[in-house]
Amino acid sequence: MAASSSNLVSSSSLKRISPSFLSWKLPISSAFGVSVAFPRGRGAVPRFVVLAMDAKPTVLVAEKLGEAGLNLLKDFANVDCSYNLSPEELCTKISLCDALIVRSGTKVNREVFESSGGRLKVVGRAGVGIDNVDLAAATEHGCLVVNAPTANTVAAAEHGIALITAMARNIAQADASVKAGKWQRNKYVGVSLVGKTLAVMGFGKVGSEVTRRAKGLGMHVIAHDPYAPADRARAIGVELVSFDEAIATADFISLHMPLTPATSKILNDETFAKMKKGVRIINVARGGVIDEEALVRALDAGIVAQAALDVFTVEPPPKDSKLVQHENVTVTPHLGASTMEAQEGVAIEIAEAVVGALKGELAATAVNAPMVPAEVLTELKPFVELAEKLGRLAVQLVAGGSGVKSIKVTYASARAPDDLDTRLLRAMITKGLIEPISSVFVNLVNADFTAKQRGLRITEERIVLDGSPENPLEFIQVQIANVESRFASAISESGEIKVEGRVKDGIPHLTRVGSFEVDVSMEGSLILCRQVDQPGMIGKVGSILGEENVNVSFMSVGRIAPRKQAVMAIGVDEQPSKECLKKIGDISAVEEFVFLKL
Ligand SMILES: NC(=O)C1=CN([C@@H]2O[C@H](COP(=O)(O)OP(=O)(O)OC[C@H]3O[C@@H](n4cnc5c(N)ncnc54)[C@H](O)[C@@H]3O)[C@@H](O)[C@H]2O)C=CC1
Ligand SMILES: O=C(O)C(=O)COP(=O)(O)O
Repeated sequence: MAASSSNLVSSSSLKRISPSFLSWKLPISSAFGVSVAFPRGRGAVPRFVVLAMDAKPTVLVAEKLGEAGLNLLKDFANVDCSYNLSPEELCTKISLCDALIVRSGTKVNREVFESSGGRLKVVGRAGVGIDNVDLAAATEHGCLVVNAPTANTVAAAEHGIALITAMARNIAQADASVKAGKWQRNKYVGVSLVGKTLAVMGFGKVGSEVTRRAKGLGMHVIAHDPYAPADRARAIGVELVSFDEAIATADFISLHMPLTPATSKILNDETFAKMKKGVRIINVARGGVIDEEALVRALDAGIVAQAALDVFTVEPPPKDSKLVQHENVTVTPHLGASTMEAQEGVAIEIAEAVVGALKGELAATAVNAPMVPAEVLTELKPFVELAEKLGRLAVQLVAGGSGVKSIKVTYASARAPDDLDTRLLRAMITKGLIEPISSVFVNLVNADFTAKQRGLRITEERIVLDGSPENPLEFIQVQIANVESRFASAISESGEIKVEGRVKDGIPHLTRVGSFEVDVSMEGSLILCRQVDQPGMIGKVGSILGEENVNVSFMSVGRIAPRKQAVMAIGVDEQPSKECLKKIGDISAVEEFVFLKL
């Protein structure tokens, strides 16, 4: 048996982990009850579904979306297409909406989430860049953010190539000149692309497609991307180089990275100074990756010969923008994704993601939640239920005023630690721990954040057991340290509240309370009693409950030794009255008891 331990509650654990799936528990409105449900049948994927959803959800579409996507949305939800809303109007409307769909023109900031009053559960970004959505605020509000990352890739790449060629041959300027009645053939002599070096900055989806096309134009392409896999670059026949090498050797620099704190103004006075004189810049990514004032200076100084820009720090840019008006600058109004084909594709991609998320299905394009593969979810299904119930049980055992701070979760499994994904289990334990003692709704999106915010330190420990790794987990143990318990017997020898559970025949079972081994299925509610082990106790408690018409679903007794201390766990379908519980407490052999809702 080997154990490893780590503190897993960190903001980084909320980041995207793999391009897989996300499932989560989703309330359409706080008024509706929710529950985890799992479809039957082989290969069926568990979902977190909305129960008692007696009204259609409402989706606010705040920017123009393709018809096919709108139709998909309308089949499932009330769709409110309100374009050009002011920030105030958006904040007013949002409290009536379960989902919001935007493109790049709407700022989905903290105020929007705060104004939603907890109803907004999905934000769909009909496109790639999510820099206009406050992801931290979304996560804090338990709101899933999904995007449509693939359908506009080719459109953006084609626009990048269009800008490179248009810029190199002065197409826009020459067009305007001819339309103004001029014929300036000498003024608009361009530069050739063949044999020139193009630095693709950001070798992701768009960057790769730009590379393929630029190679077809005979350009020598190098790429800079600190996170791109070298084998993908090799497969496309491109060399990955450092930032400095890329900007120092390129004749053309094309930007294809997301706008993040690390890429903000990545092209600035200092970096322009390192470029080849006469370099040409293309930006189809985000305006904010260039310091626009520095670009004007670089253009004026002749360091940058030309720039072609589809995106701007502020959109639309001010009318008198020196950059936009610069004669060596070609501009388009954020048209990268604007082809008929891309917009239809994006609309379908985002509509499917939003409807899926509203139904509680797996979201393949979740941006602000860890994603768990569907097959992992299927396998972990009963353990997910067990995890939540153990959390729920453990926190109810804490005596009032104790202040829960430190929780240790132990997963015992014959699987190697890398083969067991515990993020979902941790989220469900967190949910179980927090929901009974607060009004906060916890889901996979906000579990780690909520725990951190409430000062809960959740550490996870893995016990690697010998034996067959077929079963993902043998048992889960939840311990709460430094607290008093309402049920002293729940405190283990080492001083923590301890509960442990296993899955038996697909049903979660409580198998340990403190130092006492029990064996009860975790359904309905539970009465835990400590008594002096003696004959007739089960009968006495059973008949008190029977008199009150409380149905007992199971009973189990765990004892230290015959005729010594024993803990009796009694599962009940109905909640016993106070009087009934008092009668149980009054049995002379009963030393303490507690009623817990599972
Ligand atoms: N103008 C428009 O209409 C459109 C703009 N875009 C924008 O294009 C950009 C790229 O989109 P995709 O290729 O789909 O995204 P992607 O996520 O596939 O690729 C982005 C790449 O940038 C890399 N990257 C991150 N930080 C970097 C850094 N500091 N230096 C260099 N590379 C870095 C990442 O590793 C990743 O490979 C995004 O900003 C997106 O918003 C995308 C579609 C349309
Ligand atoms: O997908 C992206 O990142 C884009 O920039 C496209 O923006 P849009 O949807 O056209 O406002």
